[in-house]
Amino acid sequence: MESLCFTTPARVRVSFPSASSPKPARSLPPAEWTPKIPMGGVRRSVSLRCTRGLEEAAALDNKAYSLINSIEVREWESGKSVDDIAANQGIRIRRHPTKGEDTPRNILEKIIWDKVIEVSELKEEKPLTLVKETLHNAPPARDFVGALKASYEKNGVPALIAEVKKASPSKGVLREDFDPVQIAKTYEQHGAACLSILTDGKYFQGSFENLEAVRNAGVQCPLLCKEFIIDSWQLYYARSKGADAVLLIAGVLPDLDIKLMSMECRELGLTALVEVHNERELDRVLNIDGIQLIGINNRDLETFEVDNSITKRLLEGERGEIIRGKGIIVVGESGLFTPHDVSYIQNAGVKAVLVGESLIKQNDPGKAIAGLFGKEISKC
Ligand SMILES: O=P(O)(O)OC[C@@H](O)[C@@H](O)c1c[nH]c2ccccc12
Repeated sequence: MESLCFTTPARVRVSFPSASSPKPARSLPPAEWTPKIPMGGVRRSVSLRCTRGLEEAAALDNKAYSLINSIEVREWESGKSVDDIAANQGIRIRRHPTKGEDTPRNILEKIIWDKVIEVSELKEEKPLTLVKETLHNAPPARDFVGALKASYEKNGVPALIAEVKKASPSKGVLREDFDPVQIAKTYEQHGAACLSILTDGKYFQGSFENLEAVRNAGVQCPLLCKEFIIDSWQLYYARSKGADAVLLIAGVLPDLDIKLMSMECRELGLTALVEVHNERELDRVLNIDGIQLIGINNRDLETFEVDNSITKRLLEGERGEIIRGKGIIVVGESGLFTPHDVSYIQNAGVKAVLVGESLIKQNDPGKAIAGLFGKEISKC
């Protein structure tokens, strides 16, 4: 059995991992096979197991390829690594340690390095084909954006995405007696439009079991799977566990990843919440077609500093106009504690807010919602 992997469309590397002394990889000229993007694979380091040779591998092409344009293909053909491409787009977070710089530059980078390893192990355990087989058992995806719009229209204040989060790297444990289902239910009862469920275990003490438990407990609110996504396998996994939306972080993912992943989300019925933190990231995202939901994180994930004026700054002027013109819903994220905070970012133009800490730390996080908005809100 050959194992075939490619790093750029122009070069195909064939290796023989099963042989005791592996034969050297050989390069095939592009004319022999132009690799295309296998759905759900990691594009730049895909390993395809072929039992019947190159033709079968080539047959793994799918419609994702036909939807990306030649500019992006050229990007690949330049032979740059994912980190090079990312750096060109102003992304400072690397996927892997690099030569000469093998300690993470900040906590987000550390999280991403760990996540890359975690996901590769999970994928070994549960390859994409197996995950896909479980998709039909998942409850049908709910309309995340629809729920936000309806709540905003009904309440006249930004729709609430209430976050079920036990701990964070910046604040440590936020709540000792953490019962995700109970918290989700009280959030829903008190008017949350959607819920965000942390699934990262190592840094946020979350889990996919929590996500599944909330989904199976009869909660109606659409659910955002709050995860650090670096591989489209995670999209399928999240959907198979009952997620209705996922987070794509522009500070981590290059444009092509955001394009492809948001496309895959659409095919899966998932809503992509694309998170930005500065003008450059917002401009990149505004250049991508089909994005419906943008989150502006007031917290810098590299330093943990929170500054609500970031939302205001990013929505001012031309950018705000483009967003309104495209009908994109903006979510104000992080560091919201008071009705003043909420009205400040509502005036800046957000129609939804993502709130964790200020609610989860209260005795009854659901009851705390009225305190955050200065009035009771209700679900539609
Ligand atoms: O607890 P806060 O400050 O209300 O923040 C919630 C949410 O915005 C925050 O958890 C968050 C926003 N983007 C993220 C990305 C990863 C992990 C966490 C987050």
